[in-house]
Amino acid sequence: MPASVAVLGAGSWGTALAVVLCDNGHKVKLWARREEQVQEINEQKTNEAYLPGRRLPDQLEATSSIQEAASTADAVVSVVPTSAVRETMQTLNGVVQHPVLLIHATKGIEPGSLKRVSEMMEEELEERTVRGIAVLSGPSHAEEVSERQPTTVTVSSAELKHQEEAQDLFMTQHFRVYTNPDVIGVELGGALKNIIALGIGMTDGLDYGDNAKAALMTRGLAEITRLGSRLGADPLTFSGLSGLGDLIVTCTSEHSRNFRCGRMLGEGWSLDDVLEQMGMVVEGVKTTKAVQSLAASYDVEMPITDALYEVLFNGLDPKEASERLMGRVKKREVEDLGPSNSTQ
Ligand SMILES: NC(=O)C1=CN([C@@H]2O[C@H](COP(=O)(O)OP(=O)(O)OC[C@H]3O[C@@H](n4cnc5c(N)ncnc54)[C@H](OP(=O)(O)O)[C@@H]3O)[C@@H](O)[C@H]2O)C=CC1
Ligand SMILES: O=C(CO)COP(=O)(O)O
Repeated sequence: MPASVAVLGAGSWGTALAVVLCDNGHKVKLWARREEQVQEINEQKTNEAYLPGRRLPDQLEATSSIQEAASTADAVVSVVPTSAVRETMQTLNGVVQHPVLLIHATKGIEPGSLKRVSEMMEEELEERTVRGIAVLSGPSHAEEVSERQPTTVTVSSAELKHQEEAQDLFMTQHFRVYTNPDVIGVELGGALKNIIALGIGMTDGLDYGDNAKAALMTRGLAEITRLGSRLGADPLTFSGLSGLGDLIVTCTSEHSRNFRCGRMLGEGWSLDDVLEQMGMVVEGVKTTKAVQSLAASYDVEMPITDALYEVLFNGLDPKEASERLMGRVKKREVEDLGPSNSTQ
């Protein structure tokens, strides 16, 4: 049944998800914070800064008023960067007239609090604002979704009825949606793969070959699974779309901002210069900081994350970071992921 849906955040991903929702016949209002962008979307049906060359659906309406977008919505899709989640949720509290299903598609961990996005949302949202929180995640570059190329994702929520509601909202012939009850695993997989994509980009910038990429992807997945299991995720989730699937797409695609950021760092650019040049959010940078602290506080070994932390925040040369990883003490490949997790 068509629903009234507000999409918060008109960057690449918010706009691409708005296209999917329009294709499904929903009444979609896309909230952008800049009036000139709203005018461009409404009058020219383009969003050139974030999805160059794409024609947006005629029925897509943008607004710079979050009140207009969300006050009477049945569902709200939040696609702002991690750094903007708390203030956006606080604003949402003041505008919705009846409790909404909130589906977020943000991939990050908050430095400082070390919280996942749904945890930040739970802290900020009032009971009268939401009836359920879900996450949508998986291998899905906005550039391809907006061209209606075949894409698969996962939605997760504590309650099955909210998983299924989110699945029904988004499922189209081009955009296939699976459900998974493991919110922790789905959120961690989406956030942590960005760290590994930064590392793989660096190997590309250093002119290393495919062996190094496969090594980082595989051992990256091992350390993501190690931390995730410790934090209560189902280890199997990490071999699904929101884990391995998203790791593959982010680590191998020219569309990925995290991959491209890592490659420029490998080529010798400074982090500040790279971020200025990108002009889009690169979530993996702050997530590396958060996850390095998270792993330390849970005493979980994450050597790739540690090495990237040193490159990003302490000036370690990427080549030396690679040498440090290769020179670590001998290990067994397969480890026990149970509570008394040993990595020896
Ligand atoms: N791009 C993709 O393919 C995918 C992205 N994601 C995730 O989606 C999230 C958003 O990424 P994406 O759309 O790609 O990012 P972009 O860099 O393309 O766009 C960021 C958007 O967020 C807006 N924004 C920034 N700060 C604030 C703020 N304080 N309040 C409100 N809006 C703000 C920007 O507005 P303005 O233009 O005014 O600065 C812009 O519309 C990230 O967590 C990302 O990891 C997930 C899957 C796929
Ligand atoms: O999450 C993504 C694809 O699933 C997008 O990754 P980037 O943020 O690196 O572009």
